[in-house]
Amino acid sequence: PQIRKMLSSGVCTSTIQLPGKVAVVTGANAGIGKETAKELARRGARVYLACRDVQNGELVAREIQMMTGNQQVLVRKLDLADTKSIRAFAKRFLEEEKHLHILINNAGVMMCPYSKTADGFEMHMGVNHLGHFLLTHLLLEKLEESAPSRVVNVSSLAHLLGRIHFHNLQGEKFYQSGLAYCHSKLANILFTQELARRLKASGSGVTVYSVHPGTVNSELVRHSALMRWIWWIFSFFIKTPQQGAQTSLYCALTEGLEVLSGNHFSDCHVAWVSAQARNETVARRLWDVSCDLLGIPVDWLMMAAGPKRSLKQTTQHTLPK
Ligand SMILES: NC(=O)C1=CN([C@@H]2O[C@H](COP(=O)(O)OP(=O)(O)OC[C@H]3O[C@@H](n4cnc5c(N)ncnc54)[C@H](OP(=O)(O)O)[C@@H]3O)[C@@H](O)[C@H]2O)C=CC1
Ligand SMILES: CC1=C(/C=C/C(C)=C/C=C/C(C)=C/C=O)C(C)(C)CCC1
Repeated sequence: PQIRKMLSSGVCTSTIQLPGKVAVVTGANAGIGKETAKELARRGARVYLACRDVQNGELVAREIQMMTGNQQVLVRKLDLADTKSIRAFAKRFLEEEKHLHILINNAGVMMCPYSKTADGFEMHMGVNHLGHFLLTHLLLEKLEESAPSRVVNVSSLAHLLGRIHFHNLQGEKFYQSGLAYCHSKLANILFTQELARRLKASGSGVTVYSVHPGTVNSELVRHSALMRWIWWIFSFFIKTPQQGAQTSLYCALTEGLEVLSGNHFSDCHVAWVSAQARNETVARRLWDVSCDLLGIPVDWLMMAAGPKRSLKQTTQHTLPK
């Protein structure tokens, strides 16, 4: 019980209710994302489940509606491994919603065999970092119009082993699936910090947080027999998805957290991050490279308050074939 308690601490104690608020949760059909979406729905928000498998998403939406009594749980197609899908999701969302108060960038893949997204990005970097980077870019104007609003990026303690190898960002020179995951989770934290810095400088009412949810019993380990085995052995000790959702909920809901924008959280507390994750030069360069790969202007944040950004895909990126 002591080990279990140690590994499963951190509870979001906010009692805030969310009628009239709008939230988007990526990867909301399973694991931590599903529990995060359920709790936001329970508090009365209109919640968009952004899922790559819409059929499965609809089943989860029905389940959440039944459990919470909130009918405003909607499913929208989002495949973070395809920038066309991300743009289509954003286009439809911007057309149908006036507000966005909470964006939870939760979806993730871990330890997949070497593979590439539709746009040629290495899968971990493409889905976990670049996909959410583009999604946030496309939704930022709506978040600003709805301020105070928040972005939560679900990262991991695994960022400790991560490095941003700019000469091998797509894993073409060398690739190890576990490390590729760690690199992408480091990118989540660097993105959070750089976004927070830019949002503060622009006087925006949008704040952003990165999160380690804990070690959680979920489908994340599906690609690794070893990890599935470890998870199975320790399944009694590790967090349930509901416990894993607590820190994301804490960052999305806790009043007065705005001053801590850019910080990393674990077990509902500010948490230490590696030296790599505090390197502003790397964060700035990763921002620029991400924009270049996605074909979006590096100063998109400054432009958010200005003329409407185009949702059309551009082709400036400089990926190796
Ligand atoms: N579990 C853990 O111990 C830890 C988890 N995390 C992080 O928590 C987050 C949630 O993971 P967890 O709930 O554990 O894992 P799950 O595998 O249970 O959930 C991951 C979710 O991401 C979705 N997803 C994967 N690829 C894509 C894609 N291309 N487009 C859209 N959605 C996609 C999955 O959809 P589908 O069901 O269709 O595959 C699923 O809904 C991840 O970011 C992970 O890195 C961090 C630290 C530890
Ligand atoms: C050895 C060991 C464990 C293994 C932990 C591992 C392997 C954690 C990996 C975390 C990851 C991959 C997070 C994802 O982002 C447990 C289960 C805590 C139980 C105590 C002993």
